[in-house]
Amino acid sequence: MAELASSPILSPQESFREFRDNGLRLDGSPTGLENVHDYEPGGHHPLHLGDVLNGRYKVLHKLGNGGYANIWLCRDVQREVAHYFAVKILMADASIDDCHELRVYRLLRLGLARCDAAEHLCLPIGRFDIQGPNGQHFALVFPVLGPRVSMLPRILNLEDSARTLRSVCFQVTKTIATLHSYGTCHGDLRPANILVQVRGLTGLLEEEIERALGVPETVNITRVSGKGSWPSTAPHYLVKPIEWGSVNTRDTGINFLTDRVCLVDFGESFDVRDVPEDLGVPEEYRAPEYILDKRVGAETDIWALGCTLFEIRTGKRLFDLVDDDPDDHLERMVDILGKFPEPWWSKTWEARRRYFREERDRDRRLSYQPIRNNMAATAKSSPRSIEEALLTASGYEQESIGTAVSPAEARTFGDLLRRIFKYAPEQRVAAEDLLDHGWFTM
Ligand SMILES: Nc1ncnc2c1ncn2[C@@H]1O[C@H](COP(=O)(O)OP(=O)(O)OP(=O)(O)O)[C@@H](O)[C@H]1O
Repeated sequence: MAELASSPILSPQESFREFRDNGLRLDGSPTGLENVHDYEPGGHHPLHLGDVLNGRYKVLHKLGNGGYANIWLCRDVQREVAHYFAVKILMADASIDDCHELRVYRLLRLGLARCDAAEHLCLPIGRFDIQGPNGQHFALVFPVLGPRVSMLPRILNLEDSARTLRSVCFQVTKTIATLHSYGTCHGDLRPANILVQVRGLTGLLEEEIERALGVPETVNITRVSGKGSWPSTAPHYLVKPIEWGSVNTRDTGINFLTDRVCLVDFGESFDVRDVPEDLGVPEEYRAPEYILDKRVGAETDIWALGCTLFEIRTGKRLFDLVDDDPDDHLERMVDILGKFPEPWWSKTWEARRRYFREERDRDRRLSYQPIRNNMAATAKSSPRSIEEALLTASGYEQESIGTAVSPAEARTFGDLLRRIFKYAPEQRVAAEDLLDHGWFTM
């Protein structure tokens, strides 16, 4: 393993695996699947359903795949009563001692597994290594979780989804408050890193699991040339991840999905006393002081929390960018939250004059006007306040299931979000101080 640890792994947002043709292709749609070209030395560990990992974890289904790992649903065959786990297997190139994935162990060392919010933190239960044809892989064992939080209104089909979504927002805020109280920031907070908790799997037979979660759908891999022996570096098929929207609860009578959530992916987490230079969170969730001054801290987590709460509640991103252009992002911020303070407005944001022009009115007061050029169509519909953004956002497919934000709620939620979206990081509210806000209990 020592030879693998020569250069530090990039964060998921930075990482870019070069496309290398390994002579294999998929015999079907690649949607939702890992890249077949990543089955080569340094890449994914090839495995098939039914394989037993580390003499203990029998692979039953796929839970998901990320930029540099696959996550498998496994049964622990060493236990008499069936227990199920999520086993995350990193690509061999990513399995190095200072990789981001292992930062989660700092949370364990801090004692977060025993804190009040522990049920909302997806922490590893075990770890082992796999030596395979593509190299040595880290495998981390986690509790099994369900779909992303954005699917909640659809899968739970509740009459009052709004109340559930507010409760989920409280769980997330409380968890961030706890992390911060331990001097730790998540660093990549966003709805994609919040999964729904699952219950009722323990003790079920494999056949019951299959009936409930669906028979794994596979897509065969073939050789482009059609001849030669099968490479040991690749499996014979890829497995589509579980479709949580179609889970069958009839046979077992168990509603596997709950209205509780769990934060995952602590690969970008950091100590507030030792902040990183770069922030791992995608552009839409980045705070202005990071974009303009490269400042990182607990406050950048709070900004991301605000974006996350807005998105969980409405199903829509507050700053929905066409591409990841930081200038377009800053423009959206000004549209919704108003003019930046100095020196950001006149000096730091160099492209500002391309987006906003300053004018003096009859009383010689300075005001600013947006210059709409290439983005004219989108910009016209851009909301002018947090309340307007809340009232006009309708990201969930079925508004009929009670996700719309009423004017009264927009006022209360708007008050909470305004405390978060302060441009000056030192004026931004702490997560702890949000917990008794009336919006959570509306
Ligand atoms: N414990 C879990 N239980 C169930 N599903 C999970 C679990 N952890 C991850 N997943 C699923 O796998 C997907 C990818 O996981 P994850 O984001 O951890 O991988 P990654 O390689 O670190 O991805 P990224 O490139 O986004 O950082 C998640 O979006 C989720 O759908």
